[in-house]
Formats: sequence, structure tokens, C-alpha cells
Amino acid sequence: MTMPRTDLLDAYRPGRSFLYSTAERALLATGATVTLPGRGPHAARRAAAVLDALGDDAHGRRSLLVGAIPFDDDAPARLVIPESHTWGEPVTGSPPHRTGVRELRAEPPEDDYLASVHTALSLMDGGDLDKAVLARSLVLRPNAPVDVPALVRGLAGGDPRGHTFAVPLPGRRTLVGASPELLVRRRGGVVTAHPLAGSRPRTGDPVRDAVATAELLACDKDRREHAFVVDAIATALAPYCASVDAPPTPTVTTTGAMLHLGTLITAELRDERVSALELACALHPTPAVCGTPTAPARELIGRVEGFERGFYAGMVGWTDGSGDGEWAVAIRCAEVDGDRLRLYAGAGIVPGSQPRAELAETSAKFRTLLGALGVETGTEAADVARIHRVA
Ligand SMILES: C=C(O[C@H]1C=CC=C(C(=O)O)[C@@H]1O)C(=O)O
Repeated sequence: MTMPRTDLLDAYRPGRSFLYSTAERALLATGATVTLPGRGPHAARRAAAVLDALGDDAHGRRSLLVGAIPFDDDAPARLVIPESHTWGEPVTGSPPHRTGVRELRAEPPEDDYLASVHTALSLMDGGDLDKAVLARSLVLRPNAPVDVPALVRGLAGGDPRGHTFAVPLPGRRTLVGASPELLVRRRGGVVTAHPLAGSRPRTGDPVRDAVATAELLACDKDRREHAFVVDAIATALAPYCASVDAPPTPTVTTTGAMLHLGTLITAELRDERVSALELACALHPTPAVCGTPTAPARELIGRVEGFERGFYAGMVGWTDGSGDGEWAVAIRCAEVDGDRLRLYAGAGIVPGSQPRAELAETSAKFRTLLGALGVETGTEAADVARIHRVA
């Protein structure tokens, strides 16, 4: 007998619900008693004060704050204290419905992306920059209106170990994604971060993926790209922590579409008044989404990318009144606006990066969303490039 499937997503209300599901558990928060005004770090400080003032809710549970912070510190955050929230089992994944696509367009065009990678490499030649993460977007219109809960199930099915989220944004837009990257988690005095950088497409063929994994671990370019992120996170955590442990050698994290170098960083918090959200803001933007040094990388991104990142490459998560919480890097995501989606993907550029390989890497990263939307991509980045041309 087949048991009926019930999980938190069944109570999801479009435009009102925030969902955050990991391999461990899922959070569904609905409505907003307070919407915190303000931008990144300021909103985080105000949030800590508001949570403190609210104390426990009517059921004796810690108050909770949920939402998303955009990439750009000057753009408004979306942080709310919900009317209600529930914890439950992780969202059950299911295969996507194939609806077909009536429009699929790279924005900016792929040649512009190649040109921006060349620009980054010449800045690196001149010694002004060590790493930059350059992104591009795809505008997609499926044949049928986007069903956010179905998309979330598709994402959870493709990446059961990811951080799957749906965040309501102003203007009835929704940020939907499945991020493999933990920006920071705080549980009592224990802080955990799991930065990712350095990638290969995953084919699904065990032999080819084993070869790609070995290549990734041995690749000097990818190891350098990764080390910038680990160093930056360990340095940013140090002032808040009595100890920070960052193993010297990365391991490989596997998603449905990709293989990534990853390092599990653990730290011991010095002062438990520092919340998960404050830690997340202290880490953001890491060189996994921006670059090294931060200021010239950020300047380059604003100058050459040719689109607004919005919440892409920002963060999504929750923090409770005790300061515990979890924030994922907002990657492998799309913004849904009615019957239109904008998908985002970026790649870390360091000296030695090949522009065409970086373009192919971003194409492969789009497969997380394209797969969950039921857009046929095959397993190769080249197939994705072909779809772009058909569009
Ligand atoms: C910026 C993205 O991925 C980051 C996370 C993992 C690997 C990355 C890389 O290898 O470039 C990126 O730093 C993205 O997916 O849009």
C-alpha cells in the first residue's frame, strides 16, 4: 500500500510562506508580524535587538527570524519575524513535471561573459586582483505557470543533501533554490561553515565522476580558488571565536549536477551573544561568490556582469532568539516572477582559468534548476549550451 505523502510543503502558501529544508529537517514559516527594514549588516544588528525584545512566543518557543539578504549590502534585505512557524521532516523530493519551454535566453549573452572573464584575467595579470567570481543569468519562460512547491520538490529530489529554499520577496516574486553551500550554522557555542569553490560537472557515470573527482583534488587552479575562501572564512571567524579549525586539505562535495571542493570549518564561539545572522554578515561576501581582495572584486562584478544579482550570491536562512541559526549561500537559485524565471550561476576566476571552461562550468551549474524544472539538459555542459542556442 502506498502511504500518502505529507510534509511541511503541503502547508506552503505562495507569497506568504518561507521554506528552508535540509537533510536533517525543514522549517516552514508563514506571514510576517514584523518586517525588518534596512540593509545587510544593519538589518542583522536590528534583528538581534528585535529578537531579544520579543523573547519567547505565546507557545513558549523562541521567536524566530527568517529571510534573505542580497549580495549587495546597499540593497534592502528581506527579513521577517513570521506569524507562525513549524519544524518538520525534510521536504520529500519528487521528479519534475516536464512542461516545455517557450523562451530560454542567456542574459548577458555568452560572448559578454567570456569578455568579462578576460577582463578579470587582465586585472590579475596587473596584480590588482587574485580572484573574482563572475556570474551570468538565464531568463526562462516555461509553457505552464511556475508551480513553486513542485519546483521545490524537484530541487529537493535532485539534491537531498542541499539547503532547499523558497523565500517570498516583494512584488509576489519568490527566490527558489537548492544551495550546496553552508555559509554558517551556530548551535550554542559551536560554529560550522562549509565553503565550496573549485568545481567539475557531474556526469552521473561513476567511472567518469571518479576520474573528475581525482582531477579536481589534484588541480592547482581549483585548489588555489578554494584556498582563498577557506582563508577568508577562518580570518573572519577568528575575532568571534576561541578556536577555529580549518583542515588543510579539502574533500569533494557532490550535488546532483556538480562536484565541488569543500572544507568543513568548525569553530568555538567566544561570546554566545553573537547570533548566527551576525556571523553570516561578518563572513559575507566570501570569495566563493565575490573575490579577493573583496573591494576590487566587487567593483569588477558591478562593472562587467551586466545584470543585478539581487538575492543571488547573498544568503538565505533563519536565526532564533537564542542566536542559533543557519544561513546558506544563495546559489543554485532562481527568482520566480509570475510565468518567468531568472536563473543565476557564477564561477570563480583565478590566474590560469580558461574562459570557455568557466562558461561551461556556469552552464553545468544551471542544470540544478533546469533539471528541477524538467528542462531536458542531458548530463553534459555542452548539452546546456545547445539548449541556449535553440532558444
Ligand atoms: C558562485 C557559485 O558557486 C560557488 C560555489 C561553489 C563553487 C564555485 C566555483 O567553483 O566557482 C563557486 O565559488 C554559483 O553556483 O553560482
